[in-house]
Amino acid sequence: MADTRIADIRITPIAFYDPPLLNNAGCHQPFALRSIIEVETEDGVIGLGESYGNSMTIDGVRAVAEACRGLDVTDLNGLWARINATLTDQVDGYNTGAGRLVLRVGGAIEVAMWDAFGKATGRRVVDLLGGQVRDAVPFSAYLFYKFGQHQHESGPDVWGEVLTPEQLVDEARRMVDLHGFKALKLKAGVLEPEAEIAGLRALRDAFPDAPLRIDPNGGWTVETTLKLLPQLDGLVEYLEDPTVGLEGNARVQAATDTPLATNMYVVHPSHLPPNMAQDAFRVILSDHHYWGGLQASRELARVCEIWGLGLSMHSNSHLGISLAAMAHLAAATPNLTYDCDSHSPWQTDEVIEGGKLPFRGGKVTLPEGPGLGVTLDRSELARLHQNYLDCGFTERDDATEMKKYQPDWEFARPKF
Ligand SMILES: O=C([O-])C(=O)C[C@H](O)[C@@H](O)C(=O)[O-]
Ligand SMILES: [Mg+2]
Repeated sequence: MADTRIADIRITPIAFYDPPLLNNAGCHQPFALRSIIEVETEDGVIGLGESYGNSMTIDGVRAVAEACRGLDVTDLNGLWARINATLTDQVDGYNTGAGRLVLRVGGAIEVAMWDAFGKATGRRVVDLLGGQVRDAVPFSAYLFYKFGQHQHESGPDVWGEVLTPEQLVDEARRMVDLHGFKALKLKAGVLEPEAEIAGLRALRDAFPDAPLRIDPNGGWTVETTLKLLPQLDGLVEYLEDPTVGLEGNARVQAATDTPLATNMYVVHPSHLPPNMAQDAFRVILSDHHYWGGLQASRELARVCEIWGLGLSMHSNSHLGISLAAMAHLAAATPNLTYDCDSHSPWQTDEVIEGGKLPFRGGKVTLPEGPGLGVTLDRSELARLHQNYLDCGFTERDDATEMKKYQPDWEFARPKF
């Protein structure tokens, strides 16, 4: 029988090229930070995970790695016991200010444990998670306003500047032509709300049948959102995090039949009961990277099913190990009610062999082979790790990046 006890856990920080995408927090830096996790068994099988590249996550995984030595890769209860004994449940403030370090660190290692077990036993992760319920996983086109180029670049990237409705439609057209996406998500909270609604309307005219979504990342006040509702009702399939907090969003949800969705204010099991009590969000955008991995995300899906909540998937900038994990999880989740988000089309670098997993007709087919079905391209890992060492920063900071373009720009949430 295979010896699936953990012999070693390694984490390698990486940085990959990212275009100047805009959001309520500012502008994406020229590199997105990420980390690659390897869980090696006593038999030398290596399971892969991918997670955040901020220092708290990297330090957290390193801190628990030693404690997990000797644990069987199937022993998820043992993993959580060891992590809880090693880390305090700190709020790390990364991205949404609500992520809990324990769940991030556990999630990062847990995915690699599933992959290692699958590779050691010849089983796919989707089968270990309960079985495949869909042939391929549907994703949405993730549309961003953006600058044409980073400050140090001599010319625009292939997407060019996107700040007007016409440019937004061109971006969407290119995304759809390249990848076949059906649903279109607009990252908002960047321009004046009326300008963003004009962008949505232009998308509706250009893509009459596409399900639309808009995500201001809490960038609108309750009052602004209430005023915009008559324009949004019937236009979007859901309204994502329009304003700040459970209470504010509950006031909006009370005024509309359009479901509100979140990846910002229900990001931990403890947020679910108050969300139900206040009827703030009716769609949860799950994310195994901060919910504590694949098993926890399956449990979250079950909770959503029991309580009649819709379910989809959130994404940060990521590479192929994360996309494979997202696809296995979604393929094993019966009640996925909306197409998932993915930043993958914005990324030109890759860390898995064979290049990026393709979207066909907007869907990802699970890669063949045991575990997650992906293997690490070690020369790319080395190159992207060197990027991390050379890029000059170790934390994501969209606000500072934005100020390079607009020195008087200030972060505010809500802003409009
Ligand atoms: O709210 C969301 O969907 C996200 O947080 C996704 C990403 O973080 C996105 O906003 C970004 O990277 O600019
Ligand atoms: Mg969101």
